[in-house]
Amino acid sequence: MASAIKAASTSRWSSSPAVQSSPLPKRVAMPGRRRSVATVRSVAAVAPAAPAPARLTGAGLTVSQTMSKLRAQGKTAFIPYITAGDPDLATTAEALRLLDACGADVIELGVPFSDPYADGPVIQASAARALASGTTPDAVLAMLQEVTPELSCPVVLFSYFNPIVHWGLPDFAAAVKDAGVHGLIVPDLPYGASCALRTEAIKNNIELVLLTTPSTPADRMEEITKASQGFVYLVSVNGVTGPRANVNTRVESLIQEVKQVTDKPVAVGFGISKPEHVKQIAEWGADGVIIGSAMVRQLGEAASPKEGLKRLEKYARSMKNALPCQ
Ligand SMILES: O=P(O)(O)OC[C@@H](O)[C@@H](O)c1c[nH]c2ccccc12
Repeated sequence: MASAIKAASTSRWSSSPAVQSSPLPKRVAMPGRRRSVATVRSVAAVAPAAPAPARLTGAGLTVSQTMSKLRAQGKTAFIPYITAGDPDLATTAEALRLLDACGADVIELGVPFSDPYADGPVIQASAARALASGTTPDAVLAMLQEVTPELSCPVVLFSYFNPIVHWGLPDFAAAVKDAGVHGLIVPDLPYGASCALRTEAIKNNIELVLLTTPSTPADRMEEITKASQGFVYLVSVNGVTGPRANVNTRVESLIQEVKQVTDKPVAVGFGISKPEHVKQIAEWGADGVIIGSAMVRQLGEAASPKEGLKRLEKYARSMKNALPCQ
């Protein structure tokens, strides 16, 4: 089972041949290309008017600027992930404001996709709930356009490649920029096939964050670190996303291996769910910790969006406070 996950994971999105030459999965969450004003209005209508934001747009810092600032302060970035539209986009808008207020340094926001094959059961279920509530990529971007001006931290949009291909790379990158997003993570886009999207991203000042895994060969890892922007995403284990009891002890040496070939910040993700995990990873010298499934669970397991937001706040604060020098 574990090795099947490892095989699927590594061949599909760590060092696989160009994804663009392989057939696209059949089930696709179809993005509409035109942003509907109605969608923007309905999000604004359901989401209560935001309280005057305490910290305004982080002086519009990019992801790499944010990471350098934190490094200069000796801090480790706190990077929560949530799925857009779970349970609905109005709640996501509130969750973004809340995570920002809880001290998120960068927020990773996932566009729900019907075939999230790098994700474990928690994020799979979350994507299914988001799709069931009618979330589309352009509704996500319309919501972000409203909310990003209120945030002090940059948002990195997470999407599988298929919806981006359907949207069209140049239009997608331009729409992402219009939404006030600073970065992009596309987990199933192998480095070798990332050039076209990176070109469009650069044109729009979007930083494309690339991933390296424990099974990425050393020479490939070096190329990935050279091309990655914002930070290098170090996947802590081979497999899918989801909380794990302990952090893979190899992470300490993996962080060092990446740092030997690059000065860029390294953020570790996959399986991190407890305060002791983030402490440990910070001690090992990571520049950031990414927490996904455990965040998503706070919203997903709650009886109502209101309760979910409360749980999310409590949990996010506990993880942020576990980091040294906060
Ligand atoms: O859920 P975890 O195990 O905390 O992992 C981070 C993660 O959720 C986020 O970065 C992510 C969500 N889906 C992904 C798919 C591939 C790579 C990364 C991700």
